[in-house]
Amino acid sequence: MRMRNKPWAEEYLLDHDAIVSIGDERKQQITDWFGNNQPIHIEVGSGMGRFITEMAKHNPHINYIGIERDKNVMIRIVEKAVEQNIENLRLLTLDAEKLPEYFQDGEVSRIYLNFSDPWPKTRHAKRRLTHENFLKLYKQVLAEDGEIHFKTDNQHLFEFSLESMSQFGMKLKNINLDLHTNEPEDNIKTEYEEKFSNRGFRINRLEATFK
Ligand SMILES: C[S@@+](CC[C@H](N)C(=O)[O-])C[C@H]1O[C@@H](n2cnc3c(N)ncnc32)[C@H](O)[C@@H]1O
Repeated sequence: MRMRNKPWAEEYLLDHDAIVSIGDERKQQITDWFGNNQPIHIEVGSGMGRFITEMAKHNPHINYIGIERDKNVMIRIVEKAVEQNIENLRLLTLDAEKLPEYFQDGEVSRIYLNFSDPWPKTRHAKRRLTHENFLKLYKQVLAEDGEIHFKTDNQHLFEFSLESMSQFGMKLKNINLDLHTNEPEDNIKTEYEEKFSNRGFRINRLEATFK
């Protein structure tokens, strides 16, 4: 997702530092950031933030952290979080490569990957968020029984991810090749999900664990 560069983006995010952190290293305990020790679910690549904001509103017993590396995009999530005053949502401007610098080992209970950039060229495969280099990082920050939930309209990325995850020794479950036929009631459509589903693309989904 490309957004026009907003020179005031960093200033805006710093003005909302109670809910959004723009540092690479964490400055406080996550329990202090939320004021409680509820389970932590994160979304990597939150884009405009509909998914993470709606999940947080529907599940107040979970603490959600939306991770988005683009500050210009992050502004849109912060706006939603502020307008709707969502208490169990925090935001992090961070590249997924740096997850272990921010989270402690085993601290996260679930990772959502929604409509991750497909990076179709083979020479860019390492940038795909389901490449084994990223799986290693997820394994480090996820609890032993933690789960990854992944959705994409992109057939090639889905096939790549099935291979990458199974070669990594992950267990895959609830694989769905057409999520919107008999769509589960609790499915929250991301902005990309709605756009590509409306264009007739099938939506793929899977859940994966490292144990
Ligand atoms: C195609 S968009 C999908 C956005 C949203 N999840 C949705 O489904 O509507 C992918 C988003 O992931 C972000 N992203 C890509 N690679 C990332 C990385 N390594 N770390 C953090 N965010 C990343 C991009 O900036 C972009 O906003």
